[in-house]
Formats: sequence, C-alpha cells, structure tokens
Amino acid sequence: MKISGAIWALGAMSGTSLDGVDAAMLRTDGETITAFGPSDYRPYSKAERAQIAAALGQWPGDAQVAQASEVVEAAHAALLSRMITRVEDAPQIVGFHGQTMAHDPGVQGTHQAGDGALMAELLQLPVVWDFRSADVQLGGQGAPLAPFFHHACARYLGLTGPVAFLNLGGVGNLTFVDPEIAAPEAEGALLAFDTGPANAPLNDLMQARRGQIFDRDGALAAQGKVDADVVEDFLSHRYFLKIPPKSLDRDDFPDLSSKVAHLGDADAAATLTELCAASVARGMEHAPRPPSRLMVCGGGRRNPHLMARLRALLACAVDDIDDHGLDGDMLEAQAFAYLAVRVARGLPTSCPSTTGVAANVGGGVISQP
Ligand SMILES: Nc1ncnc2c1ncn2[C@@H]1O[C@H](COP(=O)(O)OP(=O)(O)OP(=O)(O)O)[C@@H](O)[C@H]1O
Ligand SMILES: CC(=O)N[C@H]1[C@@H]2OC[C@@H](O2)[C@@H](O)[C@@H]1O[C@H](C)C(=O)O
Repeated sequence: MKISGAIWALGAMSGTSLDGVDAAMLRTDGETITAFGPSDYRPYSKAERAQIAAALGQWPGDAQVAQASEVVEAAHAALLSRMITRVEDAPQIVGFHGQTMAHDPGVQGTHQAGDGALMAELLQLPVVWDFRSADVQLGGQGAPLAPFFHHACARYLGLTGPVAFLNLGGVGNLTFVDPEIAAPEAEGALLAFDTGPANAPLNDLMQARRGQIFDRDGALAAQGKVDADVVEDFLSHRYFLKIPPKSLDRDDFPDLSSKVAHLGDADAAATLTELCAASVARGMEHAPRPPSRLMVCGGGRRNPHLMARLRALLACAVDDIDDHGLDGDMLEAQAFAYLAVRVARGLPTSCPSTTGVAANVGGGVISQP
C-alpha cells in the first residue's frame, strides 16, 4: 500500500480488563500525529465477557478460543462499521489489535483473537493485524507496543526533556520517552516494559467478594488498611528482578487473591491497590533519566485512591493525561491506528528498547478487502 502524507486511520483495541472494545480515529503519516479524530466504545455484554474469559490462556485450535474469536470479531465489526459510516473523514486503513488470549513470548508465543482478513472483508478497508507475532519471532516480548505512539504523543505535545507514560489497564505498562530524539527507534529515545498487574487483581477481588466489576473511584480501597507483609512478599516476585524490556500476561501473578484471602474486603482492596502503585514505583527505578512527569492513561487514572498512592510513592509529578489534552481512554486504540500506518509504510513498530527484540521490527500483517 502506497502512502504519501498523512491519512486518517481507525484503530481498535480490546484490552485485558475485558470491558469492551475502544476505537479511535487518528490522522498521521506514521511518524507525526496531525490530528486526533472521533472515538467510540462498545462494551461486551456479560455473556460475551464470560465467553472471552473462558478462553483466556488457551491457544488457537481450542474450541473456546474459536468461540471467543467470533465474539471479538462481531463486537469489532459492529463498532467499526458504525464508526466508518458516521465519521466525517473516512479512514483509509484500520489497525485491529484483537483480544490477547494468551501471551507467553519466550515459549509458546502470543495470540490475539480476531481474524483481520475477515475484518478487511467486512469493512471493505485494508486491515493491519497480528501486530505482535513478528516481534516475538525475533526474540522480543511482543509487548508493549504503545511506546512508539507515546513517543509521537510526547512530540505532538511539544514536551521537552524526559517524560514517562503509564497505562493502567488490566496490566500496567510504562514508557520512558526522550522527546528530543526524533526517531523512536533511535538509541535513547525509548525504554518500555510492563510494570505488573494493575487493575486486574482488584477487579477480580471486587467480582468475587462484592459482585461488582471494579472498585469505583477506589472507594472501598480508600477505607482499608494495607497489609505491608503482602506488599513485601509481592515485590519479591522474580518479575521485579528482571531487567526491562519485559512483558506480562494478564494472569502471570495468579495467586494474588489467595494472598489477601485473610483480609476483610476493604483491607484486601487497599492492599491490591497498593501492589499496583508499588510495582509502578519499582518500575520507575529503571528510568534512564528521571522524568519530570508521569502521564497516566487507561482506566486506572480514574481511581483517585490509586492516583493518590502513586503521588505518595513517586518523586515526579503524576498527571492524568487528559489534563494535557489527550484522551486517556483512547490512547491504546489510537496507538493501533498509528502503528497500522507505520506497518503500511514499512516503518518499525518496536525496537530492542521497547520489547527486547533483536533488531527493529515492523510487526503486523496487512489484509486487503
Ligand atoms: N471510576 C473508576 N474507578 C476505579 N477504577 C476504574 C474507574 N474507571 C475505570 N477503572 C478501572 O480501569 C479498568 C479499565 O481500564 P482500561 O480500559 O484502560 O483497561 P484495558 O484497556 O482493558 O486494559 P489493558 O490496557 O491492560 O489492555 C476497569 O476495569 C477498572 O478497573
Ligand atoms: C500481550 C498484550 O496484549 N499485552 C497488553 C496488556 O495490556 C497492557 C499491557 O499488557 C501491554 O503490554 C499490552 O497492551 C498495550 C496496548 C501495548 O502493547 O502497549
């Protein structure tokens, strides 16, 4: 596909918290962001969420994965076709991440449910998908992939000096950016990795104990007391000793609920929230140069108790990225719009300092309608 100059791209992401699909438009040439466009969201129904959850950790060939893929495809088709008909500037390309079902980069690989070739046919547009496999095949973690977009955002915002982006979804990921270095793959421009579990353990606790999908506004955690022994034990996990880049699957810390089983609801929620903040603080120790600010995106930034804990533990300013004029709910969807254009232009989407891959790699498969 030949691209000259900026085009409108539509990106879609179904994240680890399994709440639904985010989609957003972005105008870019794959290097510079020219404009942010409209966005939309389609939640999964309870039944859909259960079908996807039942297949987590399974690989292609499994019947539950096939069923989950159909759910993911139908949800994306509904949302994206609705957007394509409604937006003023039609997209010329789609970046379709799909839903990560299993992620084991060192051994079995990585798998995102959802068939991009089918999406291209349904949407009648070129679709870029399977963003992570090429990186994994070259020895990378296949994640996180948003860092190249974080770099573009930092330059769009005209930031100078080192800054950090933190995504607090089901899993947390942190990107250190030097916006003064023009190319994201250049030495020193980026360092990125997953920090640890973010909202997922707290969501699981709320579901199990209260029948709620999350701790709204951190209200329960704010009433509880942190069990410092649990935090200390958590931080002794071998993941925190690994040097970045490194990545996680949603359930790589599977026994967290048992670690707070002896605690009442509020204390358990406070402790799981603290684990998230403490793992970010650990991650910040890897900063190549101390960032002036941490810009937080993802649903976790809506949790004032979690934000307060981050501010208490970190030396730098902790900002909701919305306060810089970006949409913290849509950054990941926008990232896959951006990466789709990069793939179409043959530009890299990850590099040794973002995924640990052996060389710069342009991941992603392009399916034409
Ligand atoms: N008002 C709120 N109070 C507390 N937590 C919130 C609030 N709003 C959202 N969250 C948390 O944010 C989560 C959703 O975050 P987000 O949509 O960024 O996740 P995701 O994109 O699915 O995950 P990932 O980035 O890991 O792929 C919810 O499941 C919830 O835990
Ligand atoms: C394997 C996978 O899907 N990882 C997700 C997950 O959710 C957050 C974190 O873990 C990050 O590594 C990644 O998503 C974002 C979009 C990324 O690749 O940057």
